[in-house]
Amino acid sequence: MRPELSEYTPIYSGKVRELYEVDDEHLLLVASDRISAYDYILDTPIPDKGRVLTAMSVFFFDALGVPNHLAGPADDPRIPESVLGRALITRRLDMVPVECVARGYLTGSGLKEYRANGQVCGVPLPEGLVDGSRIDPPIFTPATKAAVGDHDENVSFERVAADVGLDLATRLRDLTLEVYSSGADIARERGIILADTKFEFGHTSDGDLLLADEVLTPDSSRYWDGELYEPGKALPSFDKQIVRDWLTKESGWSTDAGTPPPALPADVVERTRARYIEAYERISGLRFADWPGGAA
Ligand SMILES: Nc1ncnc(-c2cnn(Cc3cccc(F)c3)c2)c1Cl
Repeated sequence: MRPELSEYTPIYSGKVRELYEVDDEHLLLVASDRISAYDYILDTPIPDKGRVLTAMSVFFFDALGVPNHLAGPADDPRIPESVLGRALITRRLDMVPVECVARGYLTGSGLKEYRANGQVCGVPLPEGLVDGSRIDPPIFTPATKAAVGDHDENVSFERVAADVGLDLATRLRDLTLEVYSSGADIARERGIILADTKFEFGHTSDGDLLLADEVLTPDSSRYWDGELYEPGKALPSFDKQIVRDWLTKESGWSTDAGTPPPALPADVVERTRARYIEAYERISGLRFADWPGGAA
């Protein structure tokens, strides 16, 4: 008999995820079906998004072989029925307050910084790069966690070293680049480009540094369709572009409307759900139908 979610104490609610306390040593990390676009949480959920992204994290945690915070399987008996398949039991860690970002392609806030001063987070890049240019080898471009509703602030490695010490900053950088490169190689072999990603790490009470949070999901990474890539061409989001295009090209809404986006039509929801499942099945080689928590 599984416990009810109401038996666990909620300790954090993010835009699309929640965190609960299971006991002194363990948390329940829950991924919702909510989707965000243009910094709004849309009114319309994408059925199974939470389960797919949870399955992706578990695949990568297993594939990457890096010590991590998982403390049980996807069907752990401590996981309530209502969130089965989109929740994980994790060890409670002392989180390192650094957003550990790796970039293998230049776009987004990195591109903006590069255009302003030829570098990203203090890392100088070659001249002449454009949106979508490959950055090889990938670079570590950390950020400080922003307050709710704000964007993270890109900072230099030196600032991270000042905040957490040079040894830990060096370990964070090395681990971030190693895990990103391994994950990006796995995805690229299956036709999906992980342009960049954001990791979080935490310490156990014994002082071990573990990879935490979610890993290499479409919410923590930019997913591009590798078949569309040309050098220097930024690509639409593999998972979110259907929603973005409908919102900005068909719904009559615009990002400067100052009003929340409208509800999504059923076909946009279903096509987006299919994109998440496609990304998972292509990268993992597994069937999403085999993942826990599906319709009975
Ligand atoms: N193993 C851990 N130990 C302690 N804290 C965390 C932790 C804190 N914050 N976050 C981000 C987050 C993850 C999911 C749902 C949210 F609402 C927020 C993760 C973790 Cl993963």
